[in-house]
Amino acid sequence: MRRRVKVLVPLHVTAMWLPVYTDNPLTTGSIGVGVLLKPGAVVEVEAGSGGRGPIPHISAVLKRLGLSASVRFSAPVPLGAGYGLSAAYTLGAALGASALAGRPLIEAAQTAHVVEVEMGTGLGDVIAEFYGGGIEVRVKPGAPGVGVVDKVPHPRRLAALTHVFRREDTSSMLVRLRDALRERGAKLVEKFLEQPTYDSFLELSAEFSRVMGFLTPEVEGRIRRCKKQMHGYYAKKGVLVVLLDVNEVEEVEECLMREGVEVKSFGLSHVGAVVLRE
Ligand SMILES: Nc1ncnc2c1ncn2[C@@H]1O[C@H](COP(=O)(O)OP(=O)(O)OP(=O)(O)O)[C@@H](O)[C@H]1O
Ligand SMILES: CC(C)(CO)[C@@H](O)C(=O)[O-]
Repeated sequence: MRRRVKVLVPLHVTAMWLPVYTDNPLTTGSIGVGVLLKPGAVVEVEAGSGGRGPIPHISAVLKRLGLSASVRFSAPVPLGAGYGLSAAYTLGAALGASALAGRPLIEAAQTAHVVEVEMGTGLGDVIAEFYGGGIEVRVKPGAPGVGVVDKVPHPRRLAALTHVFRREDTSSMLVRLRDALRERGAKLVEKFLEQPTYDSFLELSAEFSRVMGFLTPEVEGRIRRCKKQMHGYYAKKGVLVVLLDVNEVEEVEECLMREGVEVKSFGLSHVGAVVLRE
């Protein structure tokens, strides 16, 4: 039996989402659209025990799977900002432990989704990170194998710059925005699903971010001098995401730096989580 695997999981910054709650966590999820970023989380899983990790999700997912493992985590971004990192760590640990035990990965992914839903930290992040897709569209809510994910065609050589401007707990954010998501957010998501193109993604995601109060005049003001080479931008919770051509990354990065906006640069991940045998 393999003793050690490395799981690479893309980050997911949702751009628009409509929560769909049911009495079953497998069918609970969100419809909407988001961007998958690489490099993402790296989760190293070894046979053994001691898999607690930085979030309570890890022992919960291993317990549900009836597996024990020793798990190490790293990521280029912080927890709690809006990169879907709790989902990435939970999915990575579940996939790694299941791969070591020779169990089906879809069962691991579904269990990670259930844990995210029950902890109140994610609805659509696990399915997005499991399947990948660059700019993914969740057309049917739920866990991997239950929900359905489509993709938005986008320009070649697309890159993303991100900036963290604050942190907020997902579960309290979902409660705080419940009415806004159900009313104005739902209309924007529906409009996007009628015409799921890159241009409407850029336009509606920015509008959604403004309606939810993530993209404030203060944040937009700070990047206004560097907007010329950007395709567009949106914000989710405390993360600002700028989409642009790979060739423009350096110049925009320097411009934002001059404005005091520190950014990280990412590629879009077309693949979902990958389990590598060591
Ligand atoms: N330093 C930290 N800052 C914020 N959350 C932390 C930190 N360390 C551990 N946590 C835990 O990480 C989890 C963060 O989950 P949360 O869903 O809010 O963020 P995320 O997954 O990084 O982003 P997203 O909003 O995209 O899901 C919570 O369970 C929280 O208790
Ligand atoms: C609920 C959520 C916004 C938390 O990151 C995300 O899981 C999503 O898009 O469903």
